Amino acid sequence: MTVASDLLREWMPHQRWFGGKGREWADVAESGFFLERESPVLSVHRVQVGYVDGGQETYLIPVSWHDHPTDELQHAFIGAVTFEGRELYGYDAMRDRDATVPWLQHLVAASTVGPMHFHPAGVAYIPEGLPGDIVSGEQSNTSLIYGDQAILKLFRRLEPGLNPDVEVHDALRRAENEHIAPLLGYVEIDDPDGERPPATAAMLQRFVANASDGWRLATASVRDLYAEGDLHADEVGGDFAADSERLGAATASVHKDMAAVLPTEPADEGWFRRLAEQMNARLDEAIQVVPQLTEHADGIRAVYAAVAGIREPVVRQRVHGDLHLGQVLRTATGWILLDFEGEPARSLESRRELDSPLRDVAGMLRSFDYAARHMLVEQPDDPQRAYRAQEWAERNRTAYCSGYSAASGLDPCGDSPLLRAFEADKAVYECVYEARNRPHWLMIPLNSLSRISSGD
Ligand SMILES: Nc1ncnc2c1ncn2[C@@H]1O[C@H](COP(=O)(O)OP(=O)(O)O)[C@@H](O)[C@H]1O
Ligand SMILES: O=P(O)(O)O[C@H]1O[C@H](CO)[C@@H](O[C@H]2O[C@H](CO)[C@@H](O)[C@H](O)[C@H]2O)[C@H](O)[C@H]1O
Repeated sequence: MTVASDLLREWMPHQRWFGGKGREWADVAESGFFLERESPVLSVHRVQVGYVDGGQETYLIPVSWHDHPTDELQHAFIGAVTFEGRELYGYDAMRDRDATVPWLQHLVAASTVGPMHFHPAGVAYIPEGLPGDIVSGEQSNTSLIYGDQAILKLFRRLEPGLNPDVEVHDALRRAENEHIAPLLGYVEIDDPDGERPPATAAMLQRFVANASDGWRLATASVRDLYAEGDLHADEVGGDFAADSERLGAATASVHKDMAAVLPTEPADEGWFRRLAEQMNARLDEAIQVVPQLTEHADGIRAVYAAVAGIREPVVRQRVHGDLHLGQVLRTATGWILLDFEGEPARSLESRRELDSPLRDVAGMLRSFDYAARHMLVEQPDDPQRAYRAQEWAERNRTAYCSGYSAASGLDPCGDSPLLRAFEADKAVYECVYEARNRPHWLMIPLNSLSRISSGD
């Protein structure tokens, strides 16, 4: 299947899920196998990219093959190859509905195909035989929805070991937490050299139907506020504060159950010191990508320095790791938290580390800031709207924290140097993320860092 190699190395860097944007490639290697040999012909490829900066990433790419060009799949065309004397046309298999059926069939059959192992969770029905529709939108991975019943997430970046998304969903199901979508199964792929544990290739979970994601709801609320120049957030239709409060309570419930069924450990002085070091190191790296950070660096480092001096008892536990409004779904009855994978750019090992739950709280507070201010990108010089944005962010922040504290007995948002540092660290991460993926939004986290670093 190495005939696909040249096609994939051309195509891959332009995909939304490709995390190596902006990094120079040093070398690339590809290997593949057939998951299906009959129509649809479906091959699965691993493309390993070595970067000039010394890093390495392996991406997973399923390709469907047709013996003639297919008009309906034009948008998914990767390229043509000659294989065993035949002209074959390769398509992004996640956008080729026929090629999406085998994933569930193999899960139901608990198959092993070449290096790939399919593990049904054995707890609920898997809707075998249905085709899957790709989830559109900005994603680090690629998901398929099967008939509003199940959703399969293909992990694009492979790393040895069980993905935290599978691990945590499984643990929270055992804890019977009601704020998650139950795990239905997962897929692993063996290490090519057999030296390291298999990587998680995909996860199937129950699809939460008739739900809206938090980003959509929150930004609708912000639009309502902007439309009413003279009214305050609590006087305008679409106020989001009650939902923010419920979201705080849902976050607290998930944290509580994670602490109950997964490991915990008290944080010692050394941990706080290392945390401050890690945050400084992340800032150093971010400055290389986003030089505008330099002017805020001293203020940000002062925020981190306060962490090294923390002496209060804090329990470290597993956390979500990348909690934001796009990762939560509002159903008729409450909030569901999704995607326990952590930040896509971090190593799997670091995403499994025990951490403070305040990291998640900070992630959500950053998201309120994004929701409030993203519309200012188009109108940066509108002081009235900037004021309203601040008001919206503060109102929802307070509501979220009071929901969290009512459910857990712990106020996450009192005057906390740790929370402030997590917010700064997240905004630094976001600067790199935006510079690489949505440069026109870079000003959102940069402006936040200007406020955080000046003590506002
Ligand atoms: N169980 C689910 N039910 C309904 N929608 C889901 C479910 N899981 C994910 N989604 C939708 O798919 C989107 C992407 O899923 P997510 O797990 O966040 O992927 P990624 O790791 O690529 O960001 C979410 O924003 C959500 O809208
Ligand atoms: O959902 P992913 O795991 O792919 O997370 C990545 O992409 C997110 C954007 O889709 C990014 O989130 C940032 O933008 C959001 C608005 O689009 C905002 O609500 C978040 O607060 C902000 O961090 C996330 O950081 C990145 O890891």
